[in-house]
Amino acid sequence: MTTEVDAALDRSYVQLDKVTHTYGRGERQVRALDETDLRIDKGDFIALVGPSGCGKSTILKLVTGLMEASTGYVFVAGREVGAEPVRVGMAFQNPTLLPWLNLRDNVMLPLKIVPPFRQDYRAKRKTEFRDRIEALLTQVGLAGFGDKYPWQLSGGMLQRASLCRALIHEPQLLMLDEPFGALDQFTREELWAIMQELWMTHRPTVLLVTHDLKEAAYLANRICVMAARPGRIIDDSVVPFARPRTVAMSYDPEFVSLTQHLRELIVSARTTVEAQS
Ligand SMILES: Nc1ncnc2c1ncn2[C@@H]1O[C@H](COP(=O)(O)OP(=O)(O)OP(=O)(O)O)[C@@H](O)[C@H]1O
Repeated sequence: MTTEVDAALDRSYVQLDKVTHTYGRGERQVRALDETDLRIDKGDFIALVGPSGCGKSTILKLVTGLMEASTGYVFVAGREVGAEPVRVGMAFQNPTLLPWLNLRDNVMLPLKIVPPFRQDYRAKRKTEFRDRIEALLTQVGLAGFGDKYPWQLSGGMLQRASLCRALIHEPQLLMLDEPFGALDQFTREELWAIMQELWMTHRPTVLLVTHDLKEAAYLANRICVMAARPGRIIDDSVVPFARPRTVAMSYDPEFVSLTQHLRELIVSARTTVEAQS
């Protein structure tokens, strides 16, 4: 590794260095990610946007170590992914709570599974963990719902619980793959406010994949626009708006012009792909 890379690692919490990923072999090969560099500072909030199939989820999988890069290097906290477990929290479009557990026990799951909490959970810290869960449930507006089962709750409530579960073990990295995609607009906007508050209080490093440009501009500090065939980052913009952001701000001219700019980039990337095929 060069000194240049070492210096960059001092600053970046997540770093993709000339990373590519190809699925399959031979004629069935799909070049999901062309040579990609990406740096994310500790505690930053990055959104990945782009057309379907441009490699957004592939980047999430590479950063969490669910998959290995075909070429290049992925570093988290200064170490190559896979060298040492990194505490990651995840939330997806489907909240995937276990139906036979109540909300509190669903949120508690990572504490029972992820080391070093697993040992502490068995030994002595059950009460402390319970307090932490109640505090998180309160922060997302679910105080008093700990005893309810998933089937007793709305989609928005389930997604709030899923955010609590993603954060309960104080992850260094939070990966969000379209977590609000299945919610109606009003519930989604409520969840943006909750997500923003959770990020501002816990400050995990967040990588959010979304198709919703307004959501990206509301939540993220930086937005990376991707194009497909092959997947690559074509734009990396800083979001300059002060926090806490509000839905009302999304009607401000600068906010609208940012989302329009992102939209134009994506439309033009899609048009190029269609012209090639
Ligand atoms: N397991 C797999 N095997 C083969 N090809 C795959 C696999 N997973 C993804 N791909 C392909 O790799 C490319 C990138 O996929 P990826 O899921 O990362 O895109 P995405 O931007 O997250 O898409 P979407 O927005 O639709 O979720 C796509 O062309 C996809 O079809």
